[in-house]
Amino acid sequence: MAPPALRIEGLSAGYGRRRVISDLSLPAIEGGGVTALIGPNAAGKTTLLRSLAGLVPARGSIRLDEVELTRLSVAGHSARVAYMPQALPQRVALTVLEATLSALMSSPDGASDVAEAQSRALRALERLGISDLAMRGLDELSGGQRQLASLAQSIVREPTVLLLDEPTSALDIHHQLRVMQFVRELAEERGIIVVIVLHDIAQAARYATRVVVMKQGAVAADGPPDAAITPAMLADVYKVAARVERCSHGFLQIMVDRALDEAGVQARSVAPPST
Ligand SMILES: Nc1ncnc2c1ncn2[C@@H]1O[C@H](COP(=O)(O)OP(=O)(O)OP(=O)(O)O)[C@@H](O)[C@H]1O
Repeated sequence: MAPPALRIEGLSAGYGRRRVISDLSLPAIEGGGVTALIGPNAAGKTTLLRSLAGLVPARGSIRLDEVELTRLSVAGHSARVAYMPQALPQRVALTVLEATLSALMSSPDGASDVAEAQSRALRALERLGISDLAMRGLDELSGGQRQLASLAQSIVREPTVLLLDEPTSALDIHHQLRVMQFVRELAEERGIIVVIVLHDIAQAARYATRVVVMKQGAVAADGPPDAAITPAMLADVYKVAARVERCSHGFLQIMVDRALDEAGVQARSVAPPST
């Protein structure tokens, strides 16, 4: 069976009269890979992700195979799309297992019986390496633990489209790598579409199959990591002078030398220590 495909055409979205994204189109995002959405602050990454999740009013077309998502109800959306917001889950008096179960049971295609739901929820926690947190209250967890619990709530529903907004922002380096590796495996195993907002460009380079770079509500670059992440893009979009090189393990490394001012001229920077 062909993998699912998400097609975005002529998409405009914003808040009230404030238009953040104007007439944005992308070549199809196909299942089985991880698409990283990167770009500077306020570029519109979260707004794009939230429009794909049906949480921001949008004009234009977002099609998942033959289904036009902009015409679906909230329930229709949530049967197909899971969205993990940037904000950590509230410190509510639910255990991690209860919160994961409630995410599953509240989705229209949730498990048909309680035993199945419980085993799916436990499996999600296990895959994220947080089985030991199952009976702990969300109100007694650290920030990183709550972020992992939030990720469990999105993956437990086994959606066709998984949208993750900075899912590693509260995690230590070990858990960042584990989560990114897990997300990549999940996309490949289930053939689902994963779109993930990241600030860490090196993580995008290492784990994404495709990188979409946003600048001021538009697409500034789109392609495999080594085509999208270039010194010219980093200077233009992020206003930094940087080098992009492959390390001995074959991963792209981004070495940022200095910030540039708006005109692209070197801004003052700290000199490296003399040797
Ligand atoms: N609820 C809102 N109401 C009005 N304007 C908003 C709202 N949310 C975001 N914006 C504006 O939309 C623009 C894009 O914001 P968005 O959160 O999509 O950017 P982002 O690329 O995700 O940024 P960051 O990397 O800082 O999280 C910003 O100018 C922001 O001020």
